Amino acid sequence: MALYTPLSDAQLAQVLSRYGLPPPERALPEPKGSVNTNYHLWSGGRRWFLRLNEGKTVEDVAFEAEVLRFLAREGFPGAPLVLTRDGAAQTEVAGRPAMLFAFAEGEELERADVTPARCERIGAELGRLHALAPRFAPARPNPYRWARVDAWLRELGPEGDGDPLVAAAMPMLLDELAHARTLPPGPAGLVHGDLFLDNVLWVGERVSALLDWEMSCVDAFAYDLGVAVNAWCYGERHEPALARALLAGYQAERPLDAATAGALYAHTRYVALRYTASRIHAFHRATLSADRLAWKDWTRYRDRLAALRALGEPAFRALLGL
Ligand SMILES: Nc1ncnc2c1ncn2[C@@H]1O[C@H](COP(=O)(O)OP(=O)(O)OP(=O)(O)O)[C@@H](O)[C@H]1O
Ligand SMILES: N[C@@H](CCO)C(=O)O
Repeated sequence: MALYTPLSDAQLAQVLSRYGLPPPERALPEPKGSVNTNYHLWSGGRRWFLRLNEGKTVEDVAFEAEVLRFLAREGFPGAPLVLTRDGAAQTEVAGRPAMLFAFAEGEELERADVTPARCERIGAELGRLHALAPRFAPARPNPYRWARVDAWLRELGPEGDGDPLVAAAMPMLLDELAHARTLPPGPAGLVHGDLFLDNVLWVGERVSALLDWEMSCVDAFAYDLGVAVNAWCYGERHEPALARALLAGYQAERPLDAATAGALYAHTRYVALRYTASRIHAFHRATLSADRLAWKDWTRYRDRLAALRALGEPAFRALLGL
């Protein structure tokens, strides 16, 4: 688990009091996740989810809160943010900007349970989000653009920080970085930015909640689609049946414009590079011991990147039925 900031019973009770809630009957650090410190709390007969945002500014968290308020107004199933008794979206806990969420019902899918029908649902949620985006005014550029990836790779160096597996991947990553400096343009707006399996809860075939909007920002819709295609449509390779279903679900909610379709291959490649780099960087720069951190396997994204490079754009478009 990522438990960067352990909290005492007294600290937990103090946080909950700001929400008008009694001290927790039970508190459990969340066993998954790698970025933040998260607690499941039981208080006042209900279950809650407390997130201490690690390494983020008050402004970063304020943007996420704007996104969540917007989604709630639009009836979109985002994470159920709770406000303090004073109406604030965030509160400081142990020096971190913290947020409280109502516990959302539903289960994450295992990879083996990803079907075309479920990919179609995910595509539809993404299409709906992008169709709503023109009504969302606040702006935040994507913090995970080229310069960030460049900085991560520079920090690791050509020797991959002394890790032979990383060093072996580095020529491909640097070559990809050089190609990704300018991505094809396309319509942009509010994107989730991290739509992985572990950020979606399901009740049967229904999506009950899309969680973890901390990477949401304003970027090309092709970026968000690229995240989803890599996350949901790849088993041992990019699967045409899953990718086509995802695109069909998307198009049922928002027509896929020619510019987004034209930008999708480059963005999907960029996304594979970005997550390979972020996962390596997180692993090599971790400040926590292994028993307090959930590692994410960076080689899974290296493999996606290599597969996309080998495919080329025409075969990728054919795979998606574009
Ligand atoms: N409101 C909620 N209700 C129920 N479960 C939640 C809620 N918010 C988060 N979770 C669960 O907690 C897990 C970890 O949360 P989150 O994704 O925010 O952590 P993280 O540290 O940002 O990790 P990562 O981004 O690496 O997945 C999620 O995968 C989800 O299963
Ligand atoms: N979704 C990211 C973690 C940050 O949310 C990953 O799987 O690498």
